[in-house]
Amino acid sequence: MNQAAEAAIHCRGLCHEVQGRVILDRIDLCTDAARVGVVGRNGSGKSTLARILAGLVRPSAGQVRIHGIDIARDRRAALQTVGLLFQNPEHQIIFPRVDEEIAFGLRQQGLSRDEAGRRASAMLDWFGNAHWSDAPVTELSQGQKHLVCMMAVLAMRPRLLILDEPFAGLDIPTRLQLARYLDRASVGLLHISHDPADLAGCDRVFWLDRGRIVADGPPAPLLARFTEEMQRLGGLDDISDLAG
Ligand SMILES: Nc1ncnc2c1ncn2[C@@H]1O[C@H](COP(=O)(O)OP(=O)(O)OP(=O)(O)O)[C@@H](O)[C@H]1O
Repeated sequence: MNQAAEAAIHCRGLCHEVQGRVILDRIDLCTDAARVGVVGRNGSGKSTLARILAGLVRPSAGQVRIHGIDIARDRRAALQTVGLLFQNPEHQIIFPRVDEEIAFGLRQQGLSRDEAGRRASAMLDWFGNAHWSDAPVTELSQGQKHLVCMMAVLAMRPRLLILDEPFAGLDIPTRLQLARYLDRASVGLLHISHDPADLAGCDRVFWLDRGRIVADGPPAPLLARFTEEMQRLGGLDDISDLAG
């Protein structure tokens, strides 16, 4: 369905401040791996990084290139290149009907109404859900809403799909099914999560802590170190960092 599945992320010296507070601090994240993970605890800056990489937020400094596209500068090319799946489908879904929701991103990419409608139908067919076409989104379960978001993003044929903990709160079969759909789509993935279990299948994982990349490498040793550190922190009584 897609071109070669690689993430092709080249992010150098990325900094982000909000009202004088540093949220991301000199992030270097460069990789051509197909499946990239970013692990970090609550408040470490994961969602901010996801939004910057997807071009939704302009960083205070630094450069982000995805497949050679300068994401902050070239919005039109960014829309063709990067997709983002949010944790909460309610933050993504705008339209009352499934087919309208899927066609929306395609219209944003400049497709005619007819062509967007055709591509939306093809995407529903590909997922075996043609019968959802005129279904009201409000009547879908949370897992089904996640699937609508996934279809809407994949219909845009991004080369990199950023997953900002989209499977949190879903039951195990639903998570496995959605993960299998992503495998079939053969798109480069950047999976962001606080849960090491989500990232075990990645080719390379970056550890984000208080806005900085503190380690990166193959998933098994890195996630083991992360888990050990999270358990150590969990054993402490200090929760002051949650007051952030
Ligand atoms: N628009 C904003 N204005 C002010 N502070 C912000 C803004 N966005 C994020 N932050 C702060 O930046 C820090 C990182 O937030 P972010 O949502 O990126 O972290 P996260 O790792 O995704 O957290 P979680 O796992 O809890 O969702 C937090 O302390 C948050 O309060």
